[in-house]
Amino acid sequence: MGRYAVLVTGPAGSGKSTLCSSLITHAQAQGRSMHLFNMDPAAENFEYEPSIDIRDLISLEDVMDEMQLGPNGGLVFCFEYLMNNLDWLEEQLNNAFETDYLIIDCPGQIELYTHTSLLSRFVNLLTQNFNYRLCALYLLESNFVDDAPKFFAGTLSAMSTMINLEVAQINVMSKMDLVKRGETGETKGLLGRAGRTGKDMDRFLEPDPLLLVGEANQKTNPRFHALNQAIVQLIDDFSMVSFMPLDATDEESVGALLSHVDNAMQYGEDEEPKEPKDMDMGDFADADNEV
Ligand SMILES: Nc1nc2c(ncn2[C@@H]2O[C@H](COP(=O)(O)OP(=O)(O)OP(=O)(O)O)[C@@H](O)[C@H]2O)c(=O)[nH]1
Repeated sequence: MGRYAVLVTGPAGSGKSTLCSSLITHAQAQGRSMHLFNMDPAAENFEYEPSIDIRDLISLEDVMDEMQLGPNGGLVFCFEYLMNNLDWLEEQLNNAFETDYLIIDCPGQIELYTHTSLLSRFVNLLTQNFNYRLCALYLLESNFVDDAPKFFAGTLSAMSTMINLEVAQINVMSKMDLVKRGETGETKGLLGRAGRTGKDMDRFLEPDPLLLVGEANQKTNPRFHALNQAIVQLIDDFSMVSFMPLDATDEESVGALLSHVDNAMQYGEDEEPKEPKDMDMGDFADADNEV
């Protein structure tokens, strides 16, 4: 068996940690073993104890205190520190060698995936030096469909992450149970408030450019209509963004996502086990940070 890693990314509060736990619970029920890798130096509580934890190397609180940095600068510092301490990472990954399947819970500051090369360097390290097959998940909350311009912004951030990381990526629309509640009217969920129904959601899961641009134009100054058109065209031309619906509280929904992830990484397809390559620390530690 090879080694597999799922990178769980997305904006703050999009449901990353909840999904990580749900995936592990689901896998365990199937007799599979998955291990949590916490990449968030500011994380507090986890349902499952992480097998690898960046907080064992560095904590955001210490960095902010000692380096006089704010939370975002501190986070970037923590990632640079990780990439400059690859012997620690190598030891952790080698200790976890028998675990084979890692679920990596990333911080919610999307600048890490879209504006810096830190996460893409980490991805290269896993795939090239440690022979992991990797799949990224990008979570966007269902409340991003409250209006079309907001949805465009979320979609472009998903796209930008996809381009930056250059690995198989599944975009996920999380918290879909809130949509269902809106539909039945039982609860004033986020989508209830926005008046969306399950049917309305289809056009956001598989964006239809014409419908979306019409809605965006209604809400934006005519000066920006050409820009709306250009953005929608971009999303459409590259056919790069569609979303898989997820309700992390529903086992069937989590199972369907896990099947997609397994397929994307060709999980379980036999291959010779590979030993990790000798690491050339210089490749990664000395790279420019482009922050
Ligand atoms: N209704 C509903 N709530 C969810 C779902 N997934 C997560 N949540 C809730 O959303 C909130 C944020 O979830 P987290 O899993 O902590 O989100 P996160 O992306 O890890 O957050 P950060 O680590 O701060 O970036 C919590 O209150 C969760 O209980 C879901 O599928 N449905």
